[in-house]
Amino acid sequence: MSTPTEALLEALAGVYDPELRKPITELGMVESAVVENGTAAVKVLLTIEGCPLRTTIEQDVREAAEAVDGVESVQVEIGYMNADQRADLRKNLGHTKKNPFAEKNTLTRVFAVVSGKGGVGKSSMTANLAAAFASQGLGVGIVDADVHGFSIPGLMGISQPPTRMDDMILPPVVEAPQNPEKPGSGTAATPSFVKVISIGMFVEGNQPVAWRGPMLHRALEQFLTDVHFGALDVLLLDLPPGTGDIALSMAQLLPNAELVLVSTPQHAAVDVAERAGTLSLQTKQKVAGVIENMAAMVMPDGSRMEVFGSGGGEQLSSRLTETLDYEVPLLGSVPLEMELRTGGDEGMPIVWGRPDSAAAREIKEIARKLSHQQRGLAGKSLPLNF
Ligand SMILES: Nc1ncnc2c1ncn2[C@@H]1O[C@H](COP(=O)(O)OP(=O)(O)OP(=O)(O)O)[C@@H](O)[C@H]1O
Repeated sequence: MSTPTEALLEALAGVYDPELRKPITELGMVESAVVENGTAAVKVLLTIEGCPLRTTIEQDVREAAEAVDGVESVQVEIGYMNADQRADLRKNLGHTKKNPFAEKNTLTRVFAVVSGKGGVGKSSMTANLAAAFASQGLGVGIVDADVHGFSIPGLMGISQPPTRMDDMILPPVVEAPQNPEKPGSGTAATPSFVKVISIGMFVEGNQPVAWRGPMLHRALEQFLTDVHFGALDVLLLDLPPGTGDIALSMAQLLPNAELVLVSTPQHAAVDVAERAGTLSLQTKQKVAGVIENMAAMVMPDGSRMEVFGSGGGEQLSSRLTETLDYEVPLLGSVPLEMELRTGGDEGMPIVWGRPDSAAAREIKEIARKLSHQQRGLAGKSLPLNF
């Protein structure tokens, strides 16, 4: 039989740091924990002063200690790690300041969500695909590098800033809601999360970002090296529309990334989207498929209104299949739905907020197809020096 102090330590091993998603006992965050005369005294070391998660961690520790047999009262003292302890933690996490997603053997699937034109729903698709992957029980990251239209934090309902720990940045995390089909998902110990880093988190207020190519390249590089995402199953990138500098930087920094093209059904939009897709010939990346967004809206009487026309997705898929000389599938056609927009405005992706809506079902199916697809051309080095 374990002593009350041993039982307390066991209970604390079930308390997870919400950002690092590991037990606080493994992270060196429990400086001391003892039970004496029915009182549990725990000293917790937070990574940095002013840690935004202080209240959550303190409460989780208190609840865990209170549940231990023989504990009548709990005292939680909060302290902060010193530089050496933080350096140990970074080592323990394996944070190396190397871009882990460019490694040949990376287990993370990287999808860059791209579009030819702006406003076609690229960011909405990124946020909802992330939500759909997380609900499959996966650990998901999003890098929002859409400099002019960074909108992912808002779409995911994230308002807290990233935590800076010396030269390591910890991205804010959202948990997928409990999935009745996957018991245990959405809890601290399982994946089912989305971690987000966005250019918008590094600019004051609503300032425009007027950066030239080299600065954008540096920013994307820093997101991939300084941000500690931990183990991810999927990384999604939201890039600015078009074929500009950042698309080339992305190809250089993430040669494994597969492109997911978003277009409306409008035939005029297809030409522009096709150009974004054929850039992959130069960058030697694979186009994983096409998402047609803003397809026919279903009216209350059941009739369909094709606000942006129809057939663009099929056309784009067949043109790219021909040009690229491999099958570029139409992954799905997501209808125009008011709730997709309102969900985005409220910071609740429709896949989580209205999982049974037609748009959410289609996006979940697209995520399922992507996760079952074979990886493409992983690790091919680029012939170009951008
Ligand atoms: N299927 C849909 N049904 C209804 N509204 C949608 C749909 N897809 C996107 N929207 C809305 O269209 C607008 C543009 O979407 P979004 O910001 O995702 O586009 P984008 O392609 O990322 O734009 P940007 O070029 O600024 O990056 C948003 O208001 C979004 O809520």
